[in-house]
Amino acid sequence: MSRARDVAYDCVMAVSTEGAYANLLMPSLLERMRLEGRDAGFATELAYGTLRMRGLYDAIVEKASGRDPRDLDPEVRVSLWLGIHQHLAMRVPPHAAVNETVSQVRRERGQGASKLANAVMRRVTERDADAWLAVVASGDSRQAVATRHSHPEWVVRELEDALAADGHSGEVSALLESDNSPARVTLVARPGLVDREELIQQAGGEAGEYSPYAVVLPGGRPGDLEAVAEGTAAVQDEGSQVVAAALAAAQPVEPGERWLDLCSGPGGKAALLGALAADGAATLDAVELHQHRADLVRRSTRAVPEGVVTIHTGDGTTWGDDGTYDRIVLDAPCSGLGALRRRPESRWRRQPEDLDELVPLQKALLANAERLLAPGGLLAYITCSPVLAETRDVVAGTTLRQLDARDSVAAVTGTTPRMWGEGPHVQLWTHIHGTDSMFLALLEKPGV
Ligand SMILES: C[S@@+](CC[C@H](N)C(=O)[O-])C[C@H]1O[C@@H](n2cnc3c(N)ncnc32)[C@H](O)[C@@H]1O
Repeated sequence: MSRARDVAYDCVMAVSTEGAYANLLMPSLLERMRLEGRDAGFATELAYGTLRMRGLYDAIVEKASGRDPRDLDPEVRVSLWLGIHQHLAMRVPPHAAVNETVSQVRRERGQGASKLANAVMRRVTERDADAWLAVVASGDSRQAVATRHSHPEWVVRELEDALAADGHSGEVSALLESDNSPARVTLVARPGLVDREELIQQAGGEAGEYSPYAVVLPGGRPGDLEAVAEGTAAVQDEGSQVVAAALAAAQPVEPGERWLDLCSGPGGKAALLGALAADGAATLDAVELHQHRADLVRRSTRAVPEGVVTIHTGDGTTWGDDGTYDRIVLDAPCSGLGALRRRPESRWRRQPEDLDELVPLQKALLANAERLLAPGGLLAYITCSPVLAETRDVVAGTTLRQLDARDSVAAVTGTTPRMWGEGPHVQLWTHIHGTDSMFLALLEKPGV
């Protein structure tokens, strides 16, 4: 496992000191070191788990060393995080967690630093996880909850507010815990392009609980599946499938309808909506600000019948002509605080000030979408964030009429509207639905 530990170390160092993204970097590190099977699994769990839990591990390092972890050399701090994760979360025997950590620090920073690592790791391994939580995160204060579940305090506050507004006060710990469990791999069987039952046979998975297109995989490498290689299926969160399909289900599709995806990169929803548009003889324009992401939309929609999807590179705050579209999906750039389980480092990278840029952008995109809607047209405002400033507050500022999105979600999922909260919007929750915490509001432009 020592090469696996080295890979995890390289990944955590690059992510925490050079701004790398774990999910982009890890596959190339595994390939370079030719790690497969159990070794690859160990390296990935060690790196991703450490990146998620580093807030808690800093609190433990501080207690065990008597020093502010930010004052330690990054190599030492990262090695200690990795050592603590092995001890507390991976059932690595204490002597191995200590020895591996000390050797790592000796290699990276020399003998002196390794003595410090040795002393700290010995103290760390004197307690198990519960005992450490009792020391560094006891009580119910927001700070204790944030430390226990390893989230920044401001994120906990935003999530508490969003839960309370949605009738789920007191559930923040369950939500934070769900952010610390990796998402199951879920595929979308794009309707009309591949049959879901056939995909289940091919992939060995099972039908998803909510989306009629979802296939949940037991694990494995989805990229190896023929349907994924062809683009008739793809990895997509089940919540994303449901909220996108809800726009199509909101009312019967008339042939010739014009649909728009105003923020389409990398194209997951555009491909699902493109498949549904093809089925209803509608067309879809997909707009994306960045050229490289517009290229991803092209790739994502490659299996949709030709002529249905047209891709445009442009700024969604100004793009397009008045009153052109019958249905618009605005899957707005957002903080992503509803999808923290997918990107282990993102909770630490996001800052509260990000909302100061995102919210005005979301409002400008919504204002333009409103202009682009034809009278009687429908708009789905979607975020993978439950933060109130990015969801309800943005929607509250529009003159469009808010429909009861629960009806469409119930139609897509074969459930009852009452299951989806108080309405009129729908807020999915990771700890309740097992999906990303997606927000959906359905808005209608008054007819002539
Ligand atoms: C949440 S993502 C959309 C995800 C996409 N709908 C999917 O399901 O794959 C938001 C996208 O909006 C793009 N974006 C940001 N600002 C934009 C703007 N002013 N106009 C159009 N697209 C923008 C981002 O580059 C990003 O690709």
